[in-house]
Amino acid sequence: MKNTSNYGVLMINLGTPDAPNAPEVRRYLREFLSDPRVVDLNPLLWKPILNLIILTIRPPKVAKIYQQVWMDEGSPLLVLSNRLKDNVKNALSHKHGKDIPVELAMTYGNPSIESAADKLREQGVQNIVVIPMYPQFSASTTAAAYDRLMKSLKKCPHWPALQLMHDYADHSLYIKALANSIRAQWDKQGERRHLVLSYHGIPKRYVTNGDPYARRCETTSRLVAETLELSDQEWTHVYQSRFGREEWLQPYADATLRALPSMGIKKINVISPAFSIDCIETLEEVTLELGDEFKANGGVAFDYIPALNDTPDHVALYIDLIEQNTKQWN
Ligand SMILES: C=CC1=C(C)c2cc3[nH]c(cc4nc(cc5[nH]c(cc1n2)c(C)c5CCC(=O)O)C(CCC(=O)O)=C4C)c(C)c3C=C
Ligand SMILES: [Fe+2]
Ligand SMILES: [Fe+2]
Repeated sequence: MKNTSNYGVLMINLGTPDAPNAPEVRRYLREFLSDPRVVDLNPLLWKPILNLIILTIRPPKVAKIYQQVWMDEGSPLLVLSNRLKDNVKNALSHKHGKDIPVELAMTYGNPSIESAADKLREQGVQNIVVIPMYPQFSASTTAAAYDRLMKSLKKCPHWPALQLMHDYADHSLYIKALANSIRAQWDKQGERRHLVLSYHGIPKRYVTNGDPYARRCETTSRLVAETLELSDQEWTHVYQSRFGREEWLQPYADATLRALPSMGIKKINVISPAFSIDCIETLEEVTLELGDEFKANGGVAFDYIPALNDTPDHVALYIDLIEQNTKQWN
C-alpha cells in the first residue's frame, strides 16, 4: 500500500524501563519521577528525597517485580502497546485502502515522543492526531504527555497541524469493550461475581486542585455498572498503586479488599479500567499482591480481568477515536 494519507497517528503511553535490572529501572524512575506533573513537590524538597532515598531503595526492589512479569520481547507495557498499535494501523489502513502512518511513543523512556514524531515526519505527515492511551484524563498522565510533545517540537521549524484527544472515559465503545470482557470472564468461570473496578490512584490534593481524574473514573464505573445492570451491592470502586506518604484518592484497593470477605463478599473479579494495557501495576500489584491479600483475609476466589490490550474491541475503539479526531482532514 502506498502512503497517500494526509494524516498520521501518534499513540502515547507512559513508559517503562528498557531492561528489568536496577540501573535501567533507576534511569526510568529518575526521568518519570522528576516530572513536576507527576510529583509536584518543591524541587528543593523533592530532589534530595528522590535521589538519596527513592532512587537508592526502590530500583532493586522494583527490578525484581519487572523480572516476574517480563516477556520474551520486553516489558509488557511496551510489547502489548506495540501489538495494539500494529493492529490499529492494519485495521485503519485496510479500512481506508491506503497506508496510514501510526507510531507509538512513550512519555518517559523509549520510544521517545521525539523519535516517533521524527518517524511521522519522515513519512511525509503534515497533520497528526495524538491519542494518549489513558481513558481518564489526568494532568499527571495526559497533560504530561502533551508537555513532552510540545517540548519535542520546540526546535521543529515546520509545525504539523495537531489534534489532541482529551480522553474517552465515557466513550460508548470503551464501555462496551469493558462490559464485553467482564461478561466473557463470567462465562468462562460459569458465575457472576462481585466486580471490583480498581483505578491507578493519584494524590487527593491533585483532584482538590482541579484534576478531573477522579470524576472521570467515577463516570466509567457508573457506566459499566449500568451497562451490566449491576445493583450498588454488586460492584466496588477503588484506587490502587499508592506511592509516598500523603493521602491519595480513596477508597484504597488494599484496605477494601482486606475488608470485603468480612462483609460476605468472598468471590470477586477485579478489572483495572485506567490501564489500557497490562503492565507491572496490573500483572503484579493487582493479580498477585491484591489477590494474595484478599485470600489471606478470607477471600476464596479472585480473578483479574485483563486490560483491553490488543483485542478487536479495543482496536475498534481506537479506530473510532482516530476517525472522530481526523474529520477535518478527510
Ligand atoms: C508518584 C506519583 C505517581 C502518579 C501521580 C502516577 C499516576 C499514574 N500512573 C499511571 C499509569 C502507570 N503507572 C505505572 C507505574 C508507576 N507509577 C508510579 C507513580 C505514579 N503514577 C510509579 C513510581 C510507577 C513505577 C512502578 C513503581 O515503582 O511502583 C505504570 C506501569 C509502568 C510499567 O512499566 O509497567 C502505568 C501504566 C496512571 C494511569 C496514572 C494517573 C492517572
Ligand atoms: Fe503510575
Ligand atoms: Fe505499584
